[in-house]
This record gives sequence, C-alpha cells and structure tokens, in this order.
Amino acid sequence: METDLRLESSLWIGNKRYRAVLTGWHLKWTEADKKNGDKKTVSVPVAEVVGVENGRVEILPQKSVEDTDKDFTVFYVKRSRSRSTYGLLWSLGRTQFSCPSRVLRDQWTNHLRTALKTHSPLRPHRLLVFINPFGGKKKGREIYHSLVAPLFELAGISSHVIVTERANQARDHLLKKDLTGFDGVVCVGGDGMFSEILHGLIGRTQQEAGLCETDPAVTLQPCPLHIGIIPAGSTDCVCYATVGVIDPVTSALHIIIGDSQPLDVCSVHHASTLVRYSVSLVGYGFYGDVLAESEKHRWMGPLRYDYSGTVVYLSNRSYAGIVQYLPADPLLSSPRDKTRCLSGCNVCSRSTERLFPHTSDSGSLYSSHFSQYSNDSEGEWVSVEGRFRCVSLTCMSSSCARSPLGLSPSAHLADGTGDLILVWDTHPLSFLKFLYRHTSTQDQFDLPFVEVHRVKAVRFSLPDGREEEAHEEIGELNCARGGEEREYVDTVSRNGSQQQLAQRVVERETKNEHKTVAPILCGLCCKKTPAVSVWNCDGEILPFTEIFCRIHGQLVRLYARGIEDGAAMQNCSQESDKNKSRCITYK
Ligand SMILES: Nc1ncnc2c1ncn2[C@@H]1O[C@H](COP(=O)(O)OP(=O)(O)OP(=O)(O)O)[C@@H](O)[C@H]1O
Ligand SMILES: CCCCCCCCCCCCC/C=C/[C@@H](O)[C@H](CO)NC(=O)CCCCC
Ligand SMILES: [Ca+2]
Repeated sequence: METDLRLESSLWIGNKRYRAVLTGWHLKWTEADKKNGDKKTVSVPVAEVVGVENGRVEILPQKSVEDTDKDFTVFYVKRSRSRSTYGLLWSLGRTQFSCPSRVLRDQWTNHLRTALKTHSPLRPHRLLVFINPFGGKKKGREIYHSLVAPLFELAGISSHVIVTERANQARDHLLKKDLTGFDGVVCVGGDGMFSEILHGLIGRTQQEAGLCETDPAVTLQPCPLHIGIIPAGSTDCVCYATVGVIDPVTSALHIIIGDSQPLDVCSVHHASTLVRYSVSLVGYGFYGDVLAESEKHRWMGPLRYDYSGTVVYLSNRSYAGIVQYLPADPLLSSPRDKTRCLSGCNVCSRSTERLFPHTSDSGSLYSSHFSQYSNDSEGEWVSVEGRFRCVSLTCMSSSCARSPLGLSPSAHLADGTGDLILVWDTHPLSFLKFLYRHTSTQDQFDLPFVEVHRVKAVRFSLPDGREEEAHEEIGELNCARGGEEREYVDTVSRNGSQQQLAQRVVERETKNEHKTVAPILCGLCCKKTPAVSVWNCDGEILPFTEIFCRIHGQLVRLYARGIEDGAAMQNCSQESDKNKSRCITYK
C-alpha cells in the first residue's frame, strides 16, 4: 500500500523549485536549490489534508478558481497557538503547486485522493446539521454559512441542514426520523444544543438495540454516529474541554478529517426512571442556584452567568445532604495526580482496552456486545453526610473560558469515571477563594473544606425530614412554577411498555417535586433560605432532588481528538512516521 502510493517529483511553488514526496502517510516538500543546511521541509500528514483541487484555487474569503492544466492546490490543517487558551487553533493551509506537465499533475491529484481515502476511514461523507439560531450571541446561522459550509464543500461533504424552530426539535428528529446514510450529526450552538443531540442519539441507539434506558444497571450501547460541535453558545464547555479552543473553523476541520474522541456520559436517575444524561456538570448547591437565577435573566445573553454568580454568592447558601459514592480504582488514576487528559491520553487509551476488551480498533467497536460493568468488581460504597456549599460531579474537566483548567483539571474525557467534588459549608471568603482558584492555575482542591473523589456512581439524598420541610415552604411562599416538567416525561416515554410505566412514575413524582424545585427558584427573590437547592445538569434544571448517577464509559464519540499540547507538538521531529501523523506543521 505504502509503496503503491509513493510519488516523488520536482514541483514549483511560485518561482521556486521543490522536491515533493508523497509517502503513504505524508506529503512533504523541500526547497531544491538551496544548500543542505538551509533546506526546510514542510510535512503535512495525509490524514490532515482537507482537499485537493485542480488549478489554482482559493476558498476564503471567497471561492475563486483559475482552471490551469498544470497546477493543483492542496488544502490542509495549519496550526497556531491560541493566545488565550491551552489548545491549538487550526486554520486552512493552502499551497498551489505547478507541474511540468498535465500528466504529472493528474498523477499527483489522483495519488493524493487515493491516499486520503486509504488513510482517513472515519472522514464523513454525509452530515446532518442542526443550527440553533438563538444560542449564545444568536450568530449560529452566520457562523455556519460563512465559516463552516465552504470548508465542508471543499472536503466533498454533503450536509442536510436544519435550522431549528423550537427547543428539542433536534432531539426529536434524531429519535424518530430516518438517519440512514448519515455518518455524523453536527450541532451549531452551545452546550444545550449538544445535550439535545446527545439525548437524541443515545435514545435512538438504545431503542434500536432494544435496551431499557431507565434501568441504571443496563449496559448501554455506544452510539454509531459521531457528533460534531460548531461552538455558537454561551459557555461551550463541551467544545472547550474536548478541543481546547472555541473556534468554529478549528472544530469544522476536526469534523472534516474524521477525528474521533470517545466521551464518558453520566446517566441521572430518580426512583426507577431516567431523568437526563450529562457529560459536563451535575451540580447541586452553588451551580444549581446560579443556573436557576440565570434563567430569569436570559435576555442578558452569556453575561447572565456572571451576574447570577454574584447574586448567588452574596446569598451565602449551604445545603444539607447525604452523598454516597462508588470509588473508581485508585491504581488507574487520581483527580489529584496533576496530569491532564490531552490528545492521545494513555489513561483513556487503557480504558478503551478495559471497557471494550474484544475489539482491537475503534472501527469495530459498535459491532461487539460487551458489559463494562460486569468486568469491574463493584467495590464498596462510601457515605458522607453534612452541609455543602456545592456537590458537583463531572465526567470531564469541564473547562471553559471562565475556568480554563475547569472544575476538575485532571479529569479524563474517556476513562469511564467522573470526579465528585464536595465543598463543605465554610466561611464566605473561603468559598470565594475556592471559586477564584477556578480562574487560575492554583489548585482548588488544596483547601481543607474541599474533597475530590474519582467515582463510578453517586447517589444523593436528603436527610430525614428535609423533604417535608421543603414541601412546607412551598405553602408559605406560594410560588408557582411553569409546566416544564412535561419535557422530562417526554424524554423517558419514547418506547415500550416499561417506559410507559416510567412515564406514570415521572408524572406522579413531578407533581411532588414541583414542591421541592419551586422554593429555590423563588427563594432567591424572596430572600428566604430554602432547605434544598436544584440540580444543574449540563445547564438544565432537574425536576428531582434525590438522584442516582452512573458513568457510562465512552458512550458517544465526537469529531475531536482531545486537547493538543502546544509545547509537545514542537518536539515531533523525532517521532516515528506513524506517530508523526499526530503532530505537524505550524508556522
Ligand atoms: N429554535 C429554537 N428556539 C428556542 N430554543 C431553542 C431552539 N433551538 C434550540 N433551542 C434550545 O436552546 C437552548 C440553548 O441553546 P444553546 O445551548 O445553543 O445556547 P446557550 O444556552 O446560549 O449556550 P450554552 O448552552 O453553551 O450555555 C438549548 O437547550 C436548546 O434546546
Ligand atoms: C471570583 C470569581 C468567581 C469565578 C467563578 C468561576 C467558576 C467557574 C466554574 C466553571 C464551571 C463550568 C461548568 C460547566 C457547566 C456547563 O455544563 C453548563 C452548560 O453550559 N453551564 C452552566 O451551567 C453555566 C453555569 C456556570 C456557573 C459559573
Ligand atoms: Ca471521565
């Protein structure tokens, strides 16, 4: 294969002559008429070639084609460091080559196109794209049409675009409509939009596999379609934590070259029902209160979180609760080990082998049936009780612009575990110190009132009598809450008789939970400290206080590769040819 694709010849770029070589893995060109010491080689991995066009072609800012018969243009991924974040920004590199003859030009373009097909098996051909026109700064449509669509077209990707007209349209489409022929689903929006895609795809996959999502003990089937995220929301935490930068072009290029990043997913249950899935934050106390407060100020756009954060901080709350957790194997990794989950992470790779022992590569992952839970011996549950400022569970670092290292800087994207962060009640200034450390590189866990545990499952319950107390408050406050509960009922009532039973349970429970959710929403304005907070689940308020969470290792795959370490990329010259495909040219 490698030898069949090899091609070597002299080519011109402008008026300079280059020696160009295409091996199986790389396209390289070196200035020919320079002394050996001055010769610079540009090396582009075939896996990072975006497209090859005949003639002299430009794409951005506008497409222009000069159809000459001895020229061809190669488009590829070019890297640069981001000034404000840890990841690398990708942009579209372009080089126009001239050949001595048309025959040689055709040979180059044919060889390059064949190499692309051979070395990039996961490149999408057809994508389903959902655009939320109201996410973040309401620029979703513009971002897609001006920055992303021209790149997809260049890469030969055909896309079916749906601009949503209501919340949950994307989720419902994925649950019910024909998805034949699509390689992946792209969302243009924020974390809320991603969450819709997540729920739609996980739900659809379990429906087709005949699995019951409501049972926390069931081993769920991983989703066969990849998810691409074009960031256009307020927090864009999932994009930030999996790519390292918030940049639509970088994300579009990851989609085009078919990068594949597995992601852990946490299922949240109440009684015998599935409530929601989460990849980022399941948070009670401070983060729940901030979300509840921020919903009142949606008109402020992304700033609503800063405003609400201040209001909630000043309200100085803590909440009683019982937290039970199932620790993960401490020999595999620790949330305090000061490592970071970066592109090609060893901890995550070893987890793939542990979670899917019968598959040798990710391509055949979905055809196997496996049981990740039964491989693990369950271990001993630990229980703690007291008053907490916040209780947070995150499957990944949850880094974002507000917190560049995230809620748990050493958490892994795909290790089958989550990090449970317990912040015990403390002095307001100490809590401020904890929050402030999220914005710097200072260790937020190195404080006496903070604990962090790497876990496989968590249960949260209220101390005896606390729920009744909360119910009484509702009578006094007489606050009403809108009819959002139906949403959750819809989520769990999709198929089968078992789920209809679940629906009845949810309907009954939501009537009661009404009483526990409402006080916190109203408490902020009535200035009465409520007995309970609400759960923030990836930016959605949950209608239950007592929940059970379980982490499902690598349940979905994103078109991403984890955060690239800028410093390490510069030391790639010593790498073997195969590994070099992961580290390349940037100027
Ligand atoms: N056409 C629509 N009209 C109203 N709401 C929509 C529409 N399409 C999607 N939504 C909902 O809007 C919510 C917020 O969208 P999105 O996540 O894109 O932006 P955001 O909230 O600004 O960003 P982030 O979630 O990153 O904070 C999502 O929960 C989604 O369900
Ligand atoms: C004195 C300085 C204090 C600064 C405090 C900074 C603390 C920042 C921690 C950042 C945590 C982000 C967690 C991610 C949550 C997302 O899944 C979710 C959906 O987008 N966002 C929110 O709920 C939005 C809620 C964001 C809460 C801040
Ligand atoms: Ca994880």
